[in-house]
Amino acid sequence: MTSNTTDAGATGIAQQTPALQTPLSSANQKLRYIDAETAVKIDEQLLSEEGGFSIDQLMELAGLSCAQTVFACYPPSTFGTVLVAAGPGNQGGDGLVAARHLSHFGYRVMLWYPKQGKTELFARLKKQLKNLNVDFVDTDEFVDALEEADVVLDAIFGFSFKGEPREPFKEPLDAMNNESRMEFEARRKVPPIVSIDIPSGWSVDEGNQGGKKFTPQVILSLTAPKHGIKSFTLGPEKIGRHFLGGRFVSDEIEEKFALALPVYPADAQIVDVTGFGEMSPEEAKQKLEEENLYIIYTNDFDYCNHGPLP
Ligand SMILES: NC(=O)C1=CN([C@@H]2O[C@H](COP(=O)(O)OP(=O)(O)OC[C@H]3O[C@@H](n4cnc5c(N)ncnc54)[C@H](O)[C@@H]3O)[C@@H](O)[C@H]2O)[C@@H](O)CC1
Ligand SMILES: [K+]
Repeated sequence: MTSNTTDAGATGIAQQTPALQTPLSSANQKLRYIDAETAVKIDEQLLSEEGGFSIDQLMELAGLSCAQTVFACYPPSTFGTVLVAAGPGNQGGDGLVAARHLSHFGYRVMLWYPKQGKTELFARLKKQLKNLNVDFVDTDEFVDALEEADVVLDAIFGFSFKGEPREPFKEPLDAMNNESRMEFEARRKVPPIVSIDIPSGWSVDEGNQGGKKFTPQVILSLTAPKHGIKSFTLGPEKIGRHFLGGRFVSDEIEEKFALALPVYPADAQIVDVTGFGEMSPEEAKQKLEEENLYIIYTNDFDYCNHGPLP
């Protein structure tokens, strides 16, 4: 196993953060942040008759963007073993889908999935992983798996998390937190963590209250970033990378919730939004109006809609 960490103890989280290029234009770029209630409403809209999606479709797209984020930051040539920690809800499902892709991408995959979701979708996703010979890790093996892993995908809790983590999640989450990780690192090494939507244990709206929970190196926000991650993306601790994924939002939903999403590279499931600032609802509405005008203008002249002509 290999890691890009240096000596124990002195290694700060920032040093493990993947050294990707910050997008050149990020200085003037902004993102809209949403609260947990809005995230639920968007999810419901996508899954409604109007939205037309099924949950497994959304999960497949979300899971693919999770796997692509891990691959972009911690490629298997250097970070050969990934531990996927999957929770009891739909975020756990994203983790299962990501685990499948990561196995195909060339990682050795360990999966900790202590509380299976109730529907047959979760049973099928689990079966697919058994068929790929993914290593299933029990809760009493979690700390060993953490030591063995080169990178961790935190797919435990998403936008429906509330309160303080209950068992069987509490102890493993404690093992991932920074203080334990310091002790842990003194013993061996600390794998970097990629969190989906919100670092597990952080309040979705308020963030890392009391600063007691672990801080990941990378966050992948699905659909739109949640208020709780602002200390990571906007605060003085801006130490990690931030990506956006979950490419399933129609123009109608984007406008209804004033999301004003950034432009994804044409065929990509993720976009690097590190360094982007926060956009107000008014700015978002204005941006959407300008974009609509731009599309009308370019259509009039029979230009393509992918950007200004040189
Ligand atoms: N529209 C989107 O953006 C999509 C989001 N998806 C994923 O779905 C997630 C939301 O899924 P869910 O609404 O199922 O919820 P979560 O996956 O956030 O978790 C809900 C589960 O956690 C449990 N839980 C909540 N608080 C707890 C606590 N304090 N201790 C222990 N257990 C606790 C609940 O009982 C429930 O089983 C998102 O964060 C995202 O990862 C995708 O799967 C599909 C599309
Ligand atoms: K998470």
